[in-house]
Amino acid sequence: MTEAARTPEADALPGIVARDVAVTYRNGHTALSGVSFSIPQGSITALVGVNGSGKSTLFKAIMGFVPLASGTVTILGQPAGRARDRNAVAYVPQAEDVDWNFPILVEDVVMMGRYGHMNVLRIPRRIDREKVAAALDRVGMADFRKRQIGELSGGQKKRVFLARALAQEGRVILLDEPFTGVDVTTEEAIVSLLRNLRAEGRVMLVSTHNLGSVPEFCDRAILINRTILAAGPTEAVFTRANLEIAFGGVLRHFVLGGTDLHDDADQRQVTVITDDERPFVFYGEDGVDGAASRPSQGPADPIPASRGREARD
Ligand SMILES: Nc1ncnc2c1ncn2[C@@H]1O[C@H](COP(=O)(O)OP(=O)(O)OP(=O)(O)O)[C@@H](O)[C@H]1O
Repeated sequence: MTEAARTPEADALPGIVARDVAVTYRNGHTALSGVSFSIPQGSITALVGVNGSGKSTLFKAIMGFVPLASGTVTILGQPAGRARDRNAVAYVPQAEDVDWNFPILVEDVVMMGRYGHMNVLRIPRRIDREKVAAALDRVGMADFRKRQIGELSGGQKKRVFLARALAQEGRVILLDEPFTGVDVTTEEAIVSLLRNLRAEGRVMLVSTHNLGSVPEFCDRAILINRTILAAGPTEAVFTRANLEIAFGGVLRHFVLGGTDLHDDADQRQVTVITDDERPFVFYGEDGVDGAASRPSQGPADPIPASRGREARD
């Protein structure tokens, strides 16, 4: 299905709905409370917040890896547990959450995505092998299938875990910091893949510190800090004011204007907002005053992320 084939009706189908979710770890720390949001099918949502704001905890809550102290999560209109039992939810963990010393071949990692489709003996059938091969092909890792996962680069490992999610055929894919430690080419390949998956009507929730990439490929965004600070379409959520609330003192914030930027009387300024990965850049006359600088609005349009990177370097 192409992007153009998406219908408003498809967009309106519920993807992930959280209602008043709270998570308290066993040590008594409440990492999330009062978390409510709704994201539709056929969408990519960025999950953005400072270190320790609860992004991974939210993924773990959706995956059922940590119990909810209160609230509910529904996935594709079903209770989360039932959707998980039906293999509807695939999870691409943060690199740090994986034991890379575990001796396992790339194709076996991807085959793990098929476990939910197999019987208890977990003997792969032809269809499982075909799905694994197709998934590896789709992420450009077919030639690496007989390699040990631990021997791969960070970006290659990410692709393999994406392939595992594809082999699982989940309609909901959770990606915990998929761009950390990957080069620009791999990031672009991942973004392109996510766009294709969106066009297929899947739901993706992507945690990232690459603020500059978010307006490029995420149609929605959630700002989080132990609770939801803002959630909705990216252009409404990704404002300078909201980002300052989400990142507070940890946000780096540069403004270039006047003779630093121009050798004429041009009044426009560049505002760079970053939590130290790919920055978010506002460019325009109101870039400096904090007034509703929205990514998609006229003179305050952000410089595309690739130019944003140049601005930082
Ligand atoms: N197993 C655990 N037991 C107790 N507290 C935990 C546990 N895991 C995480 N936390 C705490 O919960 C809070 C949220 O952590 P979480 O890993 O969800 O944040 P995050 O937004 O994913 O951070 P980062 O951007 O650094 O990955 C932090 O204060 C963290 O110390």
